[in-house]
Amino acid sequence: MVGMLSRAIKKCEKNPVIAEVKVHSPKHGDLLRGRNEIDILRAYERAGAVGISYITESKNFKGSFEVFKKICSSTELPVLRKDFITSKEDVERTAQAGGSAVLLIARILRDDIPEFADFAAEHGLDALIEVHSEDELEFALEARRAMIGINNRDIAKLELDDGNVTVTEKIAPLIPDGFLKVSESGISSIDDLRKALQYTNAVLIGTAFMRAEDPEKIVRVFVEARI
Ligand SMILES: O=P(O)(O)OC[C@@H](O)[C@@H](O)c1c[nH]c2ccccc12
Repeated sequence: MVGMLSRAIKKCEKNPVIAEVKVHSPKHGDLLRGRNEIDILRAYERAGAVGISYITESKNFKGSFEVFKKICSSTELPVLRKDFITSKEDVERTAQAGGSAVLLIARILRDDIPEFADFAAEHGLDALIEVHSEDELEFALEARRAMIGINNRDIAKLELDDGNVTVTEKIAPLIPDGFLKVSESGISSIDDLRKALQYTNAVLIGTAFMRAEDPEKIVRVFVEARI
């Protein structure tokens, strides 16, 4: 394993939950509701999240690279940068900003996945290679060392689908043990959590935590749940 995020997941003794600071989504609109990203980060830290995810894409998710840098400099937890990365410069900027991991979307990078994953590793970053289908998995499995994120939603639909953990149930068994597996998106209950962690090493949750009255409380419930 390369970066801080994969190491943190492997040594995590509770449910490894990557908590996403998600300020806006095409489906639910404003998720920040006047709060400050750093306050959400602190709630996630106090609740025991294994890592933090932040979307820097601005058009559909209202993210910003400046906020990503601020989050990275404000926490000891590993931070994953989520965006529709298409250039190595963007991978390098992620490392320079203090990020620990970068999302590489198999559907976008396709045959370039192994090269981008190696480039990320050379910069000390974990690559979370995201797939939503079996044929996308073919590209991800060409990468020698990486984490594979199974997106339960179809990112091409910009999350307007609900997504559910059946995508994880279908795809995870096709991934060899050498890869760390993360189930992402559409996880909103302990039942979803239990199902996802039967097949993967960690989960990544954003909307359910951002919509909750008390993010610290709900994240702690997911982290501590006996499943
Ligand atoms: O809000 P959810 O359903 O818990 O999903 C979080 C995260 O997986 C989702 O935001 C995401 C997964 N892959 C992405 C790629 C770009 C933007 C966002 C994403």
